[in-house]
Amino acid sequence: MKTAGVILAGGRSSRYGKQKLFEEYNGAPLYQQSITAMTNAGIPSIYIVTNQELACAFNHANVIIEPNAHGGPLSALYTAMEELSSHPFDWLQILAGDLPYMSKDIVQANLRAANSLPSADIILPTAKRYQPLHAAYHMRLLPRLRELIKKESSMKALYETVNTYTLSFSPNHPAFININQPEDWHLKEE
Ligand SMILES: Nc1nc2c(ncn2[C@@H]2O[C@H](COP(=O)(O)OP(=O)(O)OP(=O)(O)O)[C@@H](O)[C@H]2O)c(=O)[nH]1
Repeated sequence: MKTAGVILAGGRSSRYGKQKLFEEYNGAPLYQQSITAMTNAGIPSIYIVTNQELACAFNHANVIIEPNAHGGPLSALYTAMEELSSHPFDWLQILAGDLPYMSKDIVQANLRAANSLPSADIILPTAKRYQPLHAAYHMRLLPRLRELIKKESSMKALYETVNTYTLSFSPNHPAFININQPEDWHLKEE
């Protein structure tokens, strides 16, 4: 089973007031936390999916550029899956790029589940609510994604209509804290 990592890194950051992905945390830009979590979980091939305007600001070898900027997470997943469909990957592990406390355990649990559930299309972590931006998506979803993109659908429309397996995590797991606005840096209880 071969998995590629895909970091969603083409949002507007309108609530943050400037591009949050490049804010420094732990001596590196914020998006780097998600790359490190994937690497520590043993995923060797990691791609950043973003738009033309931001692309050259990432210090990363593999960048996929969306033809249409700001189409949202489903559109970004579709772009990455289309682009990587000629590669020998079975699964794409997605992560948002705004997760300061992201850790390898979530990714490892997803990979274990994907390995042991041959009929699963999506491994969807749950912590308080469904977490589609921490989920793993099987490459066989590409035709379904093509259909949904034509209808401008959401992630929900995808995970509710395919074979989705949910994985439960503690509601307070810090890996699920994302930064939406500057005040969110105080969300983690020390
Ligand atoms: N590639 C890509 N990533 C996206 C897109 N929309 C959101 N993301 C990423 O998904 C993650 C969560 O994004 P949000 O915080 O929901 O949206 P945002 O646009 O970054 O921020 P707001 O404008 O405040 O909603 C972040 O890592 C974003 O960079 C998109 O259209 N394309």
